[in-house]
Amino acid sequence: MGTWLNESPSASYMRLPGDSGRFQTSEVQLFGSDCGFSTSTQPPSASKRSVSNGVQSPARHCTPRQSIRKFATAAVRLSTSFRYGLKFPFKCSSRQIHMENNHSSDPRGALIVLEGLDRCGKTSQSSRLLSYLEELGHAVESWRFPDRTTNVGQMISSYLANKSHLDDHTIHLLFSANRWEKRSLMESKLKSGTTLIIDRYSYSGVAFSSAKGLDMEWCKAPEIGLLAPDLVLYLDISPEKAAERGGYGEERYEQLEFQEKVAESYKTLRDASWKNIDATLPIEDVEKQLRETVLNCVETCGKGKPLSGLWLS
Ligand SMILES: Nc1ncnc2c1ncn2[C@@H]1O[C@H](COP(=O)(O)OP(=O)(O)OP(=O)(O)O)[C@@H](O)[C@H]1O
Ligand SMILES: Cc1cn([C@H]2C[C@H](O)[C@@H](COP(=O)(O)O)O2)c(=O)[nH]c1=O
Repeated sequence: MGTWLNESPSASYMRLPGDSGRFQTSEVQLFGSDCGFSTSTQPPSASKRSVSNGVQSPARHCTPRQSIRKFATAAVRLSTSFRYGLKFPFKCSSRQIHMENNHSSDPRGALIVLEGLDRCGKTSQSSRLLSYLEELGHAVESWRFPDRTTNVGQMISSYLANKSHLDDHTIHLLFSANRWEKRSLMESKLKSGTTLIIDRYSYSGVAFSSAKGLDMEWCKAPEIGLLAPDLVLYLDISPEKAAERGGYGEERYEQLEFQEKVAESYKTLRDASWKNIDATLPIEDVEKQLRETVLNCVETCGKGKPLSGLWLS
């Protein structure tokens, strides 16, 4: 997946107090001219090179509909190879990522992901962790997905606000594209020593789309080769309790019945490496549960830990 999308200068978008992180459709220009995808089968590192060299694919200047179609074609090819056990079309394996980052003992920032149901408290905890790590003198940024500042992100935002309708597969691929457009920036931030605290990542993509009935392996396919987190923090809350929290119901997926299905999908996705956090406790106590684990992770990565790719093994 070669040249993906422009890097947004606002990639380190941070939700400030009073900012819901959700755009009004009227506030944004929905379709820009730089929303293209290239379906070339180069490894993600090639994508990084072509973006930083300013080399643009001719596919960049196409309509959103064309972009989605190209992205969908690439994803279907990928998913087909995946399903039938064919050779993975991208020359990209966990070993290769390890070798690309062959100064594997170089200190780097940590990739820390917060996951959970809507209104579980991810945004509150991201900003608390950001302050905590900053006060300890660490280089740290808080990111969120979807990143609604990009052209793709604006299409997603409109969909979530029920202002547009998209096929379930299409919106899934847009969420994935929204992560791919940030992948190279993510890698360079981490390698330069900045820790990233990310409010939702690939797991949200798979959990929410599979809760609609899409095949889980199909949902993972376009995510393969994104950077794997060093730590996944799952903020555990029941759908009923989350629904009692402020602002619930504003967006498309904030419905009790659907969130129950999402909770089931997360259960399937979770593995032993995830840290389960009781998100029903008061905000300060949730933060206390997170601090030590997060700090350990930052210190481990600061001593040198190779980057790896998501769902490659
Ligand atoms: N531990 C907590 N106890 C009670 N209320 C909380 C707690 N954590 C967050 N809240 C409140 O719940 C609401 C949702 O919190 P927050 O925005 O942090 O969740 P979120 O997981 O980022 O939500 P979304 O996924 O919908 O963006 C806010 O009103 C927040 O003040
Ligand atoms: C990243 C991602 C998110 N979603 C869903 C999850 C939430 O319902 C919304 C995002 O809302 P937030 O308040 O900005 O967290 O989108 C998804 O379905 N797929 C994804 O990849």
